[in-house]
Amino acid sequence: MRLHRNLVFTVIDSMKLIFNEQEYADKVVQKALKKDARWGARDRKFVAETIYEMVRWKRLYNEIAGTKSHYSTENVWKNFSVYAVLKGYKLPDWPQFVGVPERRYKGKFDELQKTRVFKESIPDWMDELAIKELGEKHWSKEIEALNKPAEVLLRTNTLRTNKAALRKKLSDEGIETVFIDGYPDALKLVERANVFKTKCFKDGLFEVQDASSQLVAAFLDVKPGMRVIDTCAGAGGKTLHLSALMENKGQIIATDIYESKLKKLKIRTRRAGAHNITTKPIDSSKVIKKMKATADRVLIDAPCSGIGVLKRNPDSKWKLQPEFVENIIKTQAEILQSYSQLVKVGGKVVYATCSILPSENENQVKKFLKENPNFEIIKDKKVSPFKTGYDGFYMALLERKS
Ligand SMILES: C[S@@+](CC[C@H](N)C(=O)[O-])C[C@H]1O[C@@H](n2cnc3c(N)ncnc32)[C@H](O)[C@@H]1O
Repeated sequence: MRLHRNLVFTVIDSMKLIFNEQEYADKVVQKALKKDARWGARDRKFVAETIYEMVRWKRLYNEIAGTKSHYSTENVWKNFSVYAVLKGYKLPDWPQFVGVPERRYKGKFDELQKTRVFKESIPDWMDELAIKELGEKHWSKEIEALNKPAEVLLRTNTLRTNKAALRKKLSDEGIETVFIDGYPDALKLVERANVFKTKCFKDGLFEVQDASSQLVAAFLDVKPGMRVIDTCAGAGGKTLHLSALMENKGQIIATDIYESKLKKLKIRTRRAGAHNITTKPIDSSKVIKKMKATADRVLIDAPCSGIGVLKRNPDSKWKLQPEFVENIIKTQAEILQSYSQLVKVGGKVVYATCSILPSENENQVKKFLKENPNFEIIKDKKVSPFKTGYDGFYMALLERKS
């Protein structure tokens, strides 16, 4: 395997943006892929995968290369040389690779496999917290799965097409997909491709959405004609799914504290042909008060640590802080308490997170049920990255009895 100069330089520049300028890895990858229109599928694959791999394995590579951070260009090149050696690339005779100790890197890699924080490339605090919450055996399996690159999953927009027809149309555009058992609207890409460029995307025939995330809206047991409030709608991944499950009938009110996210949701709504969604920014406590006991169904897709989606966002390993997790647990409890009051008696609420930590999930629900005896739990589901190969999620379906 050969290394190509302009692709490698793009990776090096991208690493500096992620670690020096604190830009999000997914945004940096998108930007990097736009750099040269002549790049083919293999070039694009190399750029995207290498950036994600270097972010994912930062701590391991730092330890092998003896770099403490990515901040200097020299250190980024050292970490890249570790990546290239471990991946089996033949190092070209560029000045940046002079004196790379290939055998020492490989020896150090083997030695570090004995220590989980290096082997799995995670911060100490995250390892300690997850062991306390899940136990060492369970966490070891989950973090191993979370370090595998995410596959690209699509959700068929059943307002516009069906899964088989979409698969055929994508194939006509050169994109091969497969169905996956247990996920009624999902298509999995056989090979990574830029699906946003396709006519199918522009025509609103699908959304990119992980398989686990596709389980959440379905968990809420919505029916056409209902009044549904999606309280933490963000840019609307699950709102759009709710709209499709409701066959465009009834009413969905999508709220969030960030209006900018709801604006993105509006654009997606138009593309998807979803006509039953209205957006409402939460800019004062009145917004919530006014909607008390008015909904048949309420979705609380709560803000969370995102530890279940490290596959997709490996930079979270380095950006997330323990204080953030502590605070978000408090916010989740407040949100669950306040937004659950929007449901009518006899109505249902889903509380969901993309975390695998019990303190953000079942423990929140237990505490809520203790303090709110007028709610009962119908069912809950823990989606394990290790067992499914997809993102980690939690969802609980609650019913208001009185
Ligand atoms: C997990 S994300 C939602 C993802 C979204 N439902 C989707 O499927 O694409 C959580 C959302 O909660 C929003 N949020 C945070 N605090 C909130 C609050 N107090 N009330 C409502 N939304 C909040 C965040 O802005 C973020 O968009």
